[in-house]
Amino acid sequence: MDIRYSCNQKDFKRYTTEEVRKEFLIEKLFEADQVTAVYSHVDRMVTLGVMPVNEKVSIDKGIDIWHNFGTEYFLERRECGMFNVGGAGRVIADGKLYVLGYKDCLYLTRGAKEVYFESADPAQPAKFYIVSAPAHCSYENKLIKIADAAKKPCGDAATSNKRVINQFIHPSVLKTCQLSMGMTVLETGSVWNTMPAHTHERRMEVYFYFEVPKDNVVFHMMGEGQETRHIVMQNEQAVISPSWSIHAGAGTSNYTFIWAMGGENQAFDDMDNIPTTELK
Ligand SMILES: O=C(O)C(=O)C[C@H](O)C(=O)CO
Ligand SMILES: [Zn+2]
Repeated sequence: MDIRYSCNQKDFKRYTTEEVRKEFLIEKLFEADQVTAVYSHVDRMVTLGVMPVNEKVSIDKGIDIWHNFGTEYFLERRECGMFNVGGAGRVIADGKLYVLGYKDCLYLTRGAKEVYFESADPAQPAKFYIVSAPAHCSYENKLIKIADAAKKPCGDAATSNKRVINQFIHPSVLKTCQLSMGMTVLETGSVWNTMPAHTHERRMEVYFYFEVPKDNVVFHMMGEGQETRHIVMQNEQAVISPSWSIHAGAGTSNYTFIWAMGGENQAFDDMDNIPTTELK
């Protein structure tokens, strides 16, 4: 498993492009019949990608659970949320089957012991993008469709940031220990997300960009508001944002992204906004 210990905001100022990418960018999440996992010591969030093709893939495939987590199974003291960003797929959690179409979301609570992933058609494999956080009690597993998500339309075509924030794993939809997750969809012609930029000292966040059309990229901004850097991101890549870092981006086209947060609180609007003209 790829373990990221993470740097602080002072050291970050001196990082080269390569160091910034190595520390925060998750370049490849989906490999046939494998589980890709990145453990960040920022709030101990784990970001995973699973693309079952010919096999029924277990959530712990290739991960030494005892060595890395000190538990018998992955979700013994963790919860997770996942989105299917590929072809039709299935998740079997302790014998219960969940069918996930494109952009469907599943929350699995602490204690789900045996978790497997399958694709309906190997020619169009499912791609499960998963984020997991430590959890100390159990709630209910839940399949959440986009129609069930709380919708927050925002932005404007005139400022190239018209988009809908869909809150899937959110206190208004279901209870979790600390995890919240959602999907922000930008309209055609809109390219900016999360501007004015913000931080939230109380939570970290991971962004996963997808639906980035071929030959396009997203310039993801990070760092303290007074000293920003960017990471050029391709389709289906994720980026870790510590609490001290802004997380905003502009694409060379519109795109969609999944955000996941964990930390002290779940108050979505608890953001420290930075006036755009004060960014450096
Ligand atoms: O486009 C946006 O704005 C977002 O999606 C913001 C994220 O959800 C976020 O950063 C929440 O803290
Ligand atoms: Zn945020």
